[in-house]
Amino acid sequence: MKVLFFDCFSGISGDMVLGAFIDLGIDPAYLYAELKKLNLSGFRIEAESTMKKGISGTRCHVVLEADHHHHRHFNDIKEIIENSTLSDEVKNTALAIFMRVAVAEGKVHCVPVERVHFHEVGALDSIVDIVGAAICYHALKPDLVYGSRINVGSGWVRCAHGLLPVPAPATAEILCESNFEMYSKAIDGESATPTGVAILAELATYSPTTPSFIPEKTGYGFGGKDFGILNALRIIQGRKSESNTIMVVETNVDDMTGEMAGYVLEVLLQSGALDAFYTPVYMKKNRPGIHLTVLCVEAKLELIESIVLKETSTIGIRKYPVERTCMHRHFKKITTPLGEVTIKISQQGDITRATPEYEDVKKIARESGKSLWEVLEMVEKLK
Ligand SMILES: O=C([S-])c1cc(C(=O)S)c[n+]([C@@H]2O[C@H](COP(=O)(O)O)[C@@H](O)[C@H]2O)c1
Ligand code: NI
Repeated sequence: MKVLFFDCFSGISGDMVLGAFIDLGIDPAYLYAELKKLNLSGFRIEAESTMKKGISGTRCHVVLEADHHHHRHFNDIKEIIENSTLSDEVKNTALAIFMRVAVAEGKVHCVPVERVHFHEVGALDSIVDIVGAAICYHALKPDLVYGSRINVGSGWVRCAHGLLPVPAPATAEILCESNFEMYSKAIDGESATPTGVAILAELATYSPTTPSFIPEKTGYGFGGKDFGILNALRIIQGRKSESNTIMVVETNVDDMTGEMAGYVLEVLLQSGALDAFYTPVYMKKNRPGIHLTVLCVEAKLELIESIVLKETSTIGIRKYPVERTCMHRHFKKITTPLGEVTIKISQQGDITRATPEYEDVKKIARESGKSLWEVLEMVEKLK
């Protein structure tokens, strides 16, 4: 499993996130090409490999080419993202990050979320940082993302509202809605910004201690300010073998429509549940109901629970860890006269099983007009 660990020893901001992802290997040209799908002009990305405090890393900034002091409202930003040609997963992640900032700003300034405006540096800067972070995250496709405690800095910061205490009110609100721990050490000034903290809270699970995984490479994204200590976000990428302990999340409901039930399973599976299924049950007062079971890795538990509470009619959840035994799996491709088929090979001790991937077989059956049986028989002879 691919793991990312956001190490926020000198805080986190939007440009530090982009710098760290680029330092980790994301091609800035790819990032820029993806950002162009927003159909916005007037910006470019400058990513420079450089040294700070004797450490090599990347300083990335979004350069606004014209005077872009737009006061865009949250709804305008939503429209820009929704109307773009970015993938749905990037759009959803970016919108979720923006929502965290908008909810916090709305709370601080006492305005409804849709009327929140992003006036600092113009909204373009925030759009590029947030959408850019979502693009990099989905390009790396991590299985697990952890974040450390956040060094937020201390003192005061000057922004459009005048002098604000550190952490800035919006940053503090975003932190209140997450379970990340903040602290302040060796920094006089603002080291964690609303954008940076919102990205972290959306992408990562808080890990109070350094998580256990095998590190493989590091990316340093430098901040623009000089605090006297290394001002960087470090992302450590590594791997972890799949845990044999997974979580089971369950609930019973008797007051959901069939349409809602179908939708919930879709959302759960798209959000990374290992499996999600229903069992018909009879509940109190002989009401026919459904027993929902979701299987997920522990790092996804918080997300899965929030989806079950948000999308079903339940008001409670049961959860427990279970041990599982998985056969070792690998894949090979075979070429048949009708097209390529992926074969999954599962092994455990002296047991070996080779099974063709259903989607490949289905595609060949659809395209050739043969029955699924005929295609399976053909693959069986070749695998
Ligand atoms: O733009 C607004 S409304 C704004 C609000 C706040 C509050 O805490 S309220 C703070 N700031 C400061 O703006 C800069 C830029 O932040 P980004 O997250 O956009 O990089 C930073 O100093 C914030 O604390 C702006
Ligand atoms: Ni504000």
